[in-house]
Amino acid sequence: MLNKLWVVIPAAGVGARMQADRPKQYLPLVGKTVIEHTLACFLTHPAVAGIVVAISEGDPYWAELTATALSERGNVYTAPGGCERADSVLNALDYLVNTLQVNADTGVLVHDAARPCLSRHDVDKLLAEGMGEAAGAILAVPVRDTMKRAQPDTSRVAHTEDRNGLWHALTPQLARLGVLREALAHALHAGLPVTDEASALEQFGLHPLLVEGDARNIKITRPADLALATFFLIEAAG
Ligand SMILES: Nc1ccn([C@@H]2O[C@H](COP(=O)(O)OP(=O)(O)OP(=O)(O)O)[C@@H](O)[C@H]2O)c(=O)n1
Ligand SMILES: C[C@](O)(CO)[C@H](O)COP(=O)(O)O
Repeated sequence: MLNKLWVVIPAAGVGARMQADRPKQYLPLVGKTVIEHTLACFLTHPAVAGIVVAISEGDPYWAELTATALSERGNVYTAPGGCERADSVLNALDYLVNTLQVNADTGVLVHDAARPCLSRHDVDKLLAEGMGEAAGAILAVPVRDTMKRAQPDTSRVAHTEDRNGLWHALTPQLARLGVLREALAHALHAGLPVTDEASALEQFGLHPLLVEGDARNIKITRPADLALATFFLIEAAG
């Protein structure tokens, strides 16, 4: 598995904003669960050596997937989820280093379990443009709406933000295992805000490459997103 990369899937969230009867990554979506669509993008990718999925302690749903959709692949592992997404990702990186003894120079893709509409094309585009980037690379889409800054603690406009150069960060986010693990550990230890891998790398003084991706690569966050993801997946299936 020389030069192949590893995938980390943070899947330990509770999905509070979804207001569903189970964590959103396990909700049904076009014939299977959200996370199974997400994993499918990587399970057969020739550049992927394996996948580590961070799941919450006592997750009752993962075992059902292992029994069905994933049993044919031996290179899918689980690591313990953490309090925040960044903690879950760092736990998975620790598992790669300490348990699987993956080399620090190995490329790692971190992708939200809640983003099931990722295309193979976008994965390949990120790898083609980002694999040589020491600072890492992320899929992103330019902001296309006018962006307003609210007055503090109000719902009133303070001013309009300059949207030139503003991007929505998506996932996957690509980095070298050792660099990302060190950057995340440093940011979390320092109590710095880390909502994606790039923000940890930025706080480490790095400037990851922005790779324009498809806006269909939405993160399922609120109930309306499920219908949109359904449309995108059916559209992608032709
Ligand atoms: N402690 C956490 C929190 C989130 N995630 C994962 O990170 C991804 C993006 O996070 P988000 O959309 O915020 O998911 P939730 O935290 O589950 O959503 P909510 O904030 O609505 O509870 C999801 O795949 C989620 O499962 C995780 O692995 N560990
Ligand atoms: C990682 C991410 O999906 C990039 O946009 C986003 O930061 C996740 O944020 P969340 O609050 O954990 O959903």
